[in-house]
Amino acid sequence: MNGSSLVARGLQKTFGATRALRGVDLEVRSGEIHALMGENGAGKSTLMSILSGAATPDTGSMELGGAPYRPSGPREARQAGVLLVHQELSLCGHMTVGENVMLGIEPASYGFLRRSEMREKAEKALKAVTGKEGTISLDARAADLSPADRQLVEIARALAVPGCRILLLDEPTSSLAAGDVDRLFVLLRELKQRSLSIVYISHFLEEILRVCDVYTVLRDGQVAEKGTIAETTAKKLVLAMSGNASNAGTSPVEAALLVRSEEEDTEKAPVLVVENAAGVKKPSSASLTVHRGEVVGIAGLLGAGRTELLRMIFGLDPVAKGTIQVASQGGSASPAKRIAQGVGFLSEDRKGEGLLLSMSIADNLTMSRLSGLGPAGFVKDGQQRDSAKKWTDMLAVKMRDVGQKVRDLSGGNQQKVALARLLHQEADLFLLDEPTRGVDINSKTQIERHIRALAASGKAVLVVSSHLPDLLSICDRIGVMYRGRLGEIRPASAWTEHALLAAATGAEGNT
Ligand SMILES: Nc1ncnc2c1ncn2[C@@H]1O[C@H](COP(=O)(O)OP(=O)(O)OP(=O)(O)O)[C@@H](O)[C@H]1O
Repeated sequence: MNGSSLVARGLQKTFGATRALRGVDLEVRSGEIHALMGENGAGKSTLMSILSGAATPDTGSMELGGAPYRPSGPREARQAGVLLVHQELSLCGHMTVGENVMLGIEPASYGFLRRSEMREKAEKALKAVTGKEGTISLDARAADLSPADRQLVEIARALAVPGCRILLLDEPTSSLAAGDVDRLFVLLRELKQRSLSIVYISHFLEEILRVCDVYTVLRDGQVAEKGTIAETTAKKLVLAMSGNASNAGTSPVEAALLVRSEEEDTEKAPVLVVENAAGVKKPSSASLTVHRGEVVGIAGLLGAGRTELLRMIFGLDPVAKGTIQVASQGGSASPAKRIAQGVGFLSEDRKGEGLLLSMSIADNLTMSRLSGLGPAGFVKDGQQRDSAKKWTDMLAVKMRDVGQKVRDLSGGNQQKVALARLLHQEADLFLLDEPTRGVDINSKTQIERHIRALAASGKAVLVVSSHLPDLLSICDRIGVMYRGRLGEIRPASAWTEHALLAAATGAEGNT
């Protein structure tokens, strides 16, 4: 058995009234891939921040290789060999791959960069990640790389740090396509052979079962369970995370939606009609119709133009060619006009376009539809809070109360607030870009059920997702985008995961 590499004992961390960690122990051994699991808000990122020196615990202690470890900041943690690879990638887009890999550890003498040594070291780190030289050019601009390559460069950057021994990966596959996930896993296994320790956060159970050796489950800031992957199952892990099996049944709001659907006439009118539409760059060609009562899914690799298609429909990007009709109205549209037409948009960039982080959950949630919350021009605090509470309860947002600032929520809970806001808006057409990204498995099932319930109540939903099983389970019809072009929309039953992937990678004639 390998020795312990990083040990944490009794870590506690409080943010105001929130006890994010309540006495957490963690033991990571050399040469193991250690899954850190838990529902949104369980404390995973807080623990990673402490391990990587970005935050200090209120109480508790840590040891690295048997010696006390108390990093005063990320720089000290890096020097000690503990490196965090963030979920949201942090490469400098205008710099080259080589410059990014060596950022902060450039070799220099008398204030001058030793350029050839710098290149050599960057090349070595990249080779360790990609398996062979030249797969990713040292001179490429980081901004021009695919998301998968950016992720690999980010890991190369960690490995280039002298003495790197603990790699902390926070949802490393959330922006990767299936083939790239395989490539990452090959790398992780190689790193493990070289006695590196890897702490791996992911909400994808299948990935954890495939690549990890041991696991620690956090629940409400405490260790709920730990053990070896070989001795557990997906079901047991889900139970450990949630603490109960309360994921069955229909929520009251879903039930209301379902009842309403029975009263609606069953005529399926088109809500969105896109004909041969193209944007300035992407998409290059897209045609689709979404009817009342149906969920249409768009698959495709990152960069294929899926997000651009949704943005164009919502009026955020111009239509260069073709037509887009919402509720039988054509012509050009701004987001304000689309909202007035009953369109709701969930952006994949929840921080940039979605949420106002410095405002409260209640304000964020109700800002898109304040009517009905008080007399004209006034918003009644109580009604606003009640309305917000209804949605946050339904999506199980982990928070102190609806007055809490969105900034202080965990990533997955912010995503839930963005979605709750859209549900509150009561749109007729929902455009959802990666609605379950970063969301824990129980909440994901819940959100998928809500999406189905929306359709059952007569709403129209267009959803983009990188996770093919999700698309297959919630959509009535699915189309695949490949290099800017949207292929034929077929019934979900006509697709398999394999066929979707083949179309997304151009392996099948994507007609
Ligand atoms: N800076 C902060 N200020 C206030 N509360 C915070 C802060 N950071 C985290 N929290 C709270 O601490 C708790 C744990 O959050 P953390 O981000 O560690 O969860 P997580 O397990 O990483 O969740 P996710 O899966 O959604 O990323 C949450 O209740 C969160 O709201």
